[in-house]
Amino acid sequence: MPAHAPDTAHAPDTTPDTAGLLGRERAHLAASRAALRAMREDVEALDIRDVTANWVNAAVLQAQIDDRIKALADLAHTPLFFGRLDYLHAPGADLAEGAGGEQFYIGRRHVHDADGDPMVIDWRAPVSQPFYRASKADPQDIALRRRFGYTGGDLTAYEDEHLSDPAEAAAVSKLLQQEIERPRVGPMRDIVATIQPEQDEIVRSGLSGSVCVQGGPGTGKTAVGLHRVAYLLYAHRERLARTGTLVIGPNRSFLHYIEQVLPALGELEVQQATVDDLVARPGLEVRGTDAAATAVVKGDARMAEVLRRAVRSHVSVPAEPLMVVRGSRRWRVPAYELEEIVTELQNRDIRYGAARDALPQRIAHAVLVRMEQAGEAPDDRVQDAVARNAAVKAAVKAVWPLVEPAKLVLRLLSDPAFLAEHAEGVLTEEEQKLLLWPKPFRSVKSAKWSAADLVLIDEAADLVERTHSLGHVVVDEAQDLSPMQYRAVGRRCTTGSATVLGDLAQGTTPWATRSWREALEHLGKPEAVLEELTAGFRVPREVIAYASRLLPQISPGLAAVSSVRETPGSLTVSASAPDELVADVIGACRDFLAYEGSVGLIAADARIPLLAEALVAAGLPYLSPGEETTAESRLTLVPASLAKGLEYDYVVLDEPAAIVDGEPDERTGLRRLYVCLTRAVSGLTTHHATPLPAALA
Ligand SMILES: Nc1ncnc2c1ncn2[C@@H]1O[C@H](COP(=O)(O)OP(=O)(O)OP(=O)(O)O)[C@@H](O)[C@H]1O
Repeated sequence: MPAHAPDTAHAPDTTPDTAGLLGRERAHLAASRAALRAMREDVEALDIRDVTANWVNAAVLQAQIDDRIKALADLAHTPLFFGRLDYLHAPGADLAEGAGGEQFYIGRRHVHDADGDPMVIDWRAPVSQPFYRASKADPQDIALRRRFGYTGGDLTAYEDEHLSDPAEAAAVSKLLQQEIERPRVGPMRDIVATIQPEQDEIVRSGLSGSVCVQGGPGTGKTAVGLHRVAYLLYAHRERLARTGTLVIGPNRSFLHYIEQVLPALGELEVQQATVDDLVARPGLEVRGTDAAATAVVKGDARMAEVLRRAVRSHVSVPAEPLMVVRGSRRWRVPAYELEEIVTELQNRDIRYGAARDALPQRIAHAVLVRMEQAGEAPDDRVQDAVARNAAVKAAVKAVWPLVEPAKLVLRLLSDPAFLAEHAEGVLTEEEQKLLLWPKPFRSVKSAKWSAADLVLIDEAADLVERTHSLGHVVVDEAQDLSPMQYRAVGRRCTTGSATVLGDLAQGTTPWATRSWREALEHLGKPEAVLEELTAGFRVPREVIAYASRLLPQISPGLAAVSSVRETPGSLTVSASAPDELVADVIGACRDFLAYEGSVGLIAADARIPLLAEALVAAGLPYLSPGEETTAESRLTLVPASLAKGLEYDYVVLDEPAAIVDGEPDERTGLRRLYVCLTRAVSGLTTHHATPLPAALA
């Protein structure tokens, strides 16, 4: 595949007039930008005064117009198109020889000229698909696939593949290679220009199905998840605008790192949250923590059964008949009939709260039947009035009382007898002991709730009242979720679909996912398709090979990532004298700062204060994860616990053994180390004063 740039000596072998050709492509770029400007000006010139009846409509319409203007902005550093497809035939038309082909420029958004003819096609449109999927083996009616290279905002190079020409050999794209190797600063960027075929399959899979992606570090899971959202919003805009989409990430700094990818693709409406955000409740603060063993029980799916029983236990069998007085008459509903009504509602697959809401009408119906038998002709208004009758209300309150989810969980965690009653045969005595607070709290307000407690409250709340479901949910770094957290995510997409992204080898919670099939059961999407990504786009080959030595211990059976990045000399492992370790680490940071791109100093959480002090003393300003790196400020000090999902051009790894020791058990420690070892794009240097873990030594 020839790559052309006017300033290289590389002679183009397919196009004699390179400068002329580039000139023509630049002219198309200039014309497309002018067309985009005209589209924006058209929107800006819209006068809505005549078409809106009132100020509310006007405000809504104006907000839509403002969004549209924003979406039509021409961003200096995001080229309008990055590729071109020349079809042998017009798509969808007659494939007969001699039928005319068609040419499409592929970009981040659709641009058309004054006549409405397309200048640039959205990368998500069906005609763009061969840009990502066509190959020599399967040319998909493409004569030419051209990729464009940009320097700053200028079109400076192109690369051609003649997919239908048997004489041309398939080759790796240099522009792809350059894109993968470009120095990283700032937040995560989109990958629309270089999505790979196996990634594209996931990105474009339909809205109705859920997908689960297992992939090692740097295989593009996060990128794929975000592009899938963008694709779904394009393909099902109306439906998802109504139902909503959500991206779930492990923590704030991660969400901050990825938050600009979708807006850059023109998608401004996607919500982002952590699981803790999802289950947050007004008035309930997380002020407590659980010991690992307790958190494991609280996160176990069996807790759902305990909660279900506890909620249902509030319903009691009516012992007394009900007497309703209306005017001069009294109507009696016997206890056995009330019991039948209650049992029928209990057996129906509806929420506790919905059944409670239905109960007064059911009772009123029973009263009405009696009125009819007595020769009266009551109508709906009478039934409503009976349902609101004080005696009926009192009966409902006694038989089917309100359940306050937080109060229910408070009682389960404080009252051994209440817990034992509902956990019997579900949790062992030992497990029940782990759940009980050593010193019970008096009220919902004063309780020191943990993150896992709020998930329990969320489950209880859903038993009482159905949780609102979104159209699509992406959950990243899913391997760290507990079964109860999967359930919390799952109830937010009961009527929608999910994209689950993760890596079993990077699970660092005591309840980390062992099997995706099991996780998908908890999520309520057992039918989800399981996909695997194995090509690594971040970590250089030497570095991933080094980190993969840990795999047999941390995730036996999982294949190592095969890196597409050959960067010789990317790994250095150095022993330091104990009293020189910090100085060596600071020196390594300084060395890396001499290059372009970001530098991450990753260390065990416990060593962060020490290193922070040393960086200050050395006159090296640094950022915390979540703060945006810039050309001026490129060094980030990263606690090992926050490294997941992030990447830096160069990584200095401080004392690997301390990272392992920072976790409650060795396997989790080694998994944490695996995460930290796989954050580097161009180079990794580790310094250690204590011996390395055996697998790395
Ligand atoms: N097709 C691609 N073209 C260019 N860059 C890519 C491509 N796929 C992934 N990348 C880049 O590789 C890096 C790693 O991607 P990403 O963070 O999505 O991986 P991940 O699988 O989520 O990793 P981790 O498991 O470490 O969280 C990112 O910089 C991303 O932009």
